[in-house]
Amino acid sequence: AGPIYRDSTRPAAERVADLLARMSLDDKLGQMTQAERGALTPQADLARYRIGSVLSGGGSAPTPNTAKSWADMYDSFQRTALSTPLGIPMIYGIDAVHGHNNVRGATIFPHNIGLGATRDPALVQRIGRAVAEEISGTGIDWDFAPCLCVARDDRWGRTYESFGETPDIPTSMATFVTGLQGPSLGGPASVLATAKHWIGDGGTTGGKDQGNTEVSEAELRETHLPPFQEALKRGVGSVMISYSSWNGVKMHGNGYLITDVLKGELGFSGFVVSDWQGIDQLDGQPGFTGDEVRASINAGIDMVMVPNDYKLFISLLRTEVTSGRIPMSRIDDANRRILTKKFELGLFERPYTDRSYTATVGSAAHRGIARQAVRDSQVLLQNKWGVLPLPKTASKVFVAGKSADNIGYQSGGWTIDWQGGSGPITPGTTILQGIKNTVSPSTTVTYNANGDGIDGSYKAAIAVVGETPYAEFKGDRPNGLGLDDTDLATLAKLKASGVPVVVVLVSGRPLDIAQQLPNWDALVAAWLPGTEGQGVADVLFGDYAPTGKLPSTWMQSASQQPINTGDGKTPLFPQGFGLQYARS
Ligand SMILES: OC[C@@H]1[C@@H](O)[C@H](O)[C@@H](O)c2nc(CNc3ccccc3)cn21
Repeated sequence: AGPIYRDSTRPAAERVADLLARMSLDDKLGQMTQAERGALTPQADLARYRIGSVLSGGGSAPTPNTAKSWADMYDSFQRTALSTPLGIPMIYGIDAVHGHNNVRGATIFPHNIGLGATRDPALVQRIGRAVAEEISGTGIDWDFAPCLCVARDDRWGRTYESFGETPDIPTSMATFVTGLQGPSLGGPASVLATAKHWIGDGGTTGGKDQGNTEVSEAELRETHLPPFQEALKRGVGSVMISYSSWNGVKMHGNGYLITDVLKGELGFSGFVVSDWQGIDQLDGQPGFTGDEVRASINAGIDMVMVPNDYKLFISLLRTEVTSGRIPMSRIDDANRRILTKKFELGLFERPYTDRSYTATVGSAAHRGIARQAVRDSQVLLQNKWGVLPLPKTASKVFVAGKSADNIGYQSGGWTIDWQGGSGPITPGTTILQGIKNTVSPSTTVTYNANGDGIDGSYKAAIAVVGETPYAEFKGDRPNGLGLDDTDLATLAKLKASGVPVVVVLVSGRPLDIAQQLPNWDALVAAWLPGTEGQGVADVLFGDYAPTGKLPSTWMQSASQQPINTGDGKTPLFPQGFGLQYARS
C-alpha cells in the first residue's frame, strides 16, 4: 500500500496530515503561490518552485484560443506539477464570471446585474452548472466567481458584476456556488467556487474601484456580509480578498475581518486567496516587500495571486518564516486549507482534463439556458400605447444604434479580453440578428447604426444603444452616467422621423436618461445579455413577455448617486420596478 495521502479511501483530513508531514518548507511555500500562466517561463519553474496554483488573468489564453488547446495547455501544466517528488497537483483558476468568457466559442451568459433582474436563483444555479461543465471541458478546476458584491453606487465600474444593490438579491443568487461546485466538491464537473471580494467592495465612497468603504461595522455586517454567509452555508471553497479598504484599512491586511470574522466567527474552512498584486498595495508603493508578505499572510491570506514575480515572493516568504515573523503554524494552516480543497476536488485522483466535457463549450443546450436568462433579465421600463410587443408581421421595421449588431458590446467586459471588445469577438447572435430571425418573411428590417434612412414608412424604430465594454476601474464614471453623443445623435434622428421609438439599453448599470425618456415610446433595460441576443428579440416581439424587475434603483440624475432603496431619495424607477405587457 502506498502513502496514506495517495489513498482516496481515507478522509481528506488524514490525507492532508500525512502529506503535510512529508512536505519540505519549500513545498509548503510553493503551495501558497499562484502564478500567471504567461509568467511561468520556463514552464519547469512550476516544478522547480513547487508552485501550487496557476491562473489566467483576464484574456490570458493559449494560441489558438480553442477549448481543445485550453485543455492541452492545462494538462501540460499539470504534467509538470506532477513531476515533483510528492506529485501534488496544481489547481488552475480563471475568471468565468458570465460563462467561460476567456474561451472563444464558449457560451456567454448575461452579466450578474441582468441575472439579478430575473429574481430566479434556480436559473442562476443551472447557469453555474453549465459554466462548470464548460470550465471542466478545458481542464480548469477553479472559478473566481461569483462576485457577491452589493453595488451601492452605480458610478462603480463593477456594478454589472453585482446581482443587486441590497444584500437579499446577491444572497439569493449564491446558488451559483452550488451550481459550480455541485452539492459537494469532487462530483461530476465540480469546479471550486470563489466568494468575492471580501469584504465591502461594492460600498466604496463615490463607487471608486479599489476605494474606501466608510461604514460602521454594523452597516458592513448588515449590507455586505449576508451574501458571504449564504455562500459559506453552500460550502464555497475559496474567498478572494477585496482591493478596497474598510475605514482606511486595506482589506488585504485586515486580520480582524479575514481571520477573526471570516475564519473564526463564521468558521470558513476553505482557503483565502489575494487579488492580483493585492498585497503590493499595503504600503502604497508599487511592488511587494517582505513586510507586505508578512502582513498579508499573518492577516490570514492563504494563497497569494502574485502573479508574476513568484521567485521573489517565495524568497521573501521564506525569509519571513525562517526569521519567525510568520509562525510555522500559519504556513501549515494555509497548506491544510489549500490541500483539503485539492483532495476534496479529486485532483489527486483525476488531475487531467475530463475530455468528455470539452464538447459542452458553447453547446446548443448551454446557449438555450443563456437565451432563457436573457429573456428573463429584460426589464420593461416604459411602454406608451402598448407599442410593445411589436407585431412580427409589421411590413417595415427600422433598427439603429451602435449596440444593435455587436457581440462585443452586448457582452461587456470580461469577454475574450479583460476589457471586452467590439464586433464578432466570439460566436453568438446579435440583437439585430435576433430581430431578423423573429420577424415574418415578408417583413423588411433595415439597419443603420446612425439611423440614416429612417422615414415615416416604418412601423417602428428600435434603437439599441448604451455602454461600450469596460472592466474594473476602467468603468468608473465619477463624472456622469449619461448616454454618449453617438447615441444621442441617433436617437434625435429617429425622434425627428415621427416613427415610434423603442429603446433597448445595453448597459452594465442604470444610466442617466430621465431627460430623453419622454421622447421615447418604449424602453427596455437589456443589461449585458452576452452571446444569446435572440432572447432580447423574443421579448420585443412578444414570444416571451417581460418579467424582469430592477435589481437596483434607477436614478433621476447621476447627481443622486449613491441612490438606493429606502434612502429617502426619489428615483426615476424604484428597485423592483418592471412593467408587464397589457393582457392581449
Ligand atoms: O483576474 C483575476 C482577478 C479577478 O478574479 C478579480 O475579481 C479582479 O479584481 C482582478 N483584477 C485583476 C487585475 N487585472 C489586471 C489585468 C491586466 C493588467 C493588470 C491587472 C485581476 N483580477
